[in-house]
Amino acid sequence: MVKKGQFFVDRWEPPIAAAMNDGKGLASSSGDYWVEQRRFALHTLRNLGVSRNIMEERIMEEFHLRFDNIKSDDVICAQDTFDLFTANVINRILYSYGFDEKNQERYFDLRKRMDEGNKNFSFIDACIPDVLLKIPYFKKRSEELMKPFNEVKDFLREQIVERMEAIESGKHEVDSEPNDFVDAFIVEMKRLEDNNQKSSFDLETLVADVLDLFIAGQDTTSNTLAWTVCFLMNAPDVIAKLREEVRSVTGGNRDLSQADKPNTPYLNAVINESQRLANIVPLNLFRKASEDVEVGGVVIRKGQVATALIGNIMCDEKYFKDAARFNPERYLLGEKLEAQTLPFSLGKRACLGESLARAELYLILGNLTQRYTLEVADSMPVAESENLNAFIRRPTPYNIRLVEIE
Ligand code: HEM
Repeated sequence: MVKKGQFFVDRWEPPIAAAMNDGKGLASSSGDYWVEQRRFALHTLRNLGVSRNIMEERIMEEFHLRFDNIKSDDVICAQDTFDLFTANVINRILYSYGFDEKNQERYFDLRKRMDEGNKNFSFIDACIPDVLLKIPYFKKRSEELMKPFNEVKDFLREQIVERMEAIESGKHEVDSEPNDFVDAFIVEMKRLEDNNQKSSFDLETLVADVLDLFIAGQDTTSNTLAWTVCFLMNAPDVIAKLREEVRSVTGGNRDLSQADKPNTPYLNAVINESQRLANIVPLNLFRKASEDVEVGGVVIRKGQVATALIGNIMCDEKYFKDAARFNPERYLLGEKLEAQTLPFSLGKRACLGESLARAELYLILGNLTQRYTLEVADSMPVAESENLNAFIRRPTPYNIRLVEIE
């Protein structure tokens, strides 16, 4: 499939989810519409600082906000902490604000319902064909499953409409270099309209793009962080080695920065191994063949659905001996296992947020372990997924205490 990637650029969405974005946005769309939106999103994320120091500053600002005031006897829900962290990083990119004491409750309420949705949405639901969705039982199930995501969409739309009205009335000024994704999109939409240019830029597309970035930009990274901390707590020798490496690079008196990456091979190995074992999107997202194409002796007809199972690739015993074991050292043996470690998938359709996610994982995990010991709060976290059938693997919730190292 990789060698014939040009025939698998179009997206297929399970009918149950298709109505939500109606083929719009970044993750559900295909064809010229998708090319235009993906190019715009990548360009805008770059302008807003992703892949540059500006994003590192924002991530570290959020890190300090989240962790500086934690006391050693505070019991913290790991998943909630990482959820709020990643939500704030992406929300600042989209709307220029983060969730704080004033609006945190609204966020956690939405989060809880999205988690329920993710937990209940299984591979079987993805296989329900269009015709069955008209039958009352499946219709009801589909409405229940999609309800939390539609609520999130309404929440995001409300803020977009408010922003448009504020721009219209002069209450909100857009800088020549927009400060967030929503402003950048509105500026581009207006420019194209003024030039009478036909394009994919409209309100529904903006809402769908923001929904994709808001959802894809959170769970994925926060689940990976929660899995990694869970693996680390079960492997104290790995934490000790990791901390020693990070402290030797920073001298223990400054934050770790992405510029340090070439000097932290062990941390890089821990992240690779955690992403491999966490395997958070095992089925990948689905693609659709644009022509009849033969893969491994099987002909996939035009329009048929295909996916490269990331989960299988990352636990192939041919490359990863004793694949179920957390063993970062395997990446340090010169076997170039990074090439088989594909949490973000591959090709033109690969994850759009890879740079941002990599920056968050590196900075949080490096700085967290350099500064704190990770202590068991009630019981040792168990490295098991909350729901074996879910599309996104989320670890069973656990609490920790973070004790600052003097
Ligand atoms: C550890 C974190 C993450 C992982 C493991 C991950 C993984 C993935 C995977 C496997 C896909 C499907 C690619 C394919 O179809 O081949 C994907 C798509 C996508 N991801 Fe991520 N992702 C992560 C973080 C993020 C972040 C932070 C963002 C937002 C900034 C993001 C935005 C997207 C979008 C918009 C798509 C759809 C791209 C398209 O269809 O063109 N992801 N991601």
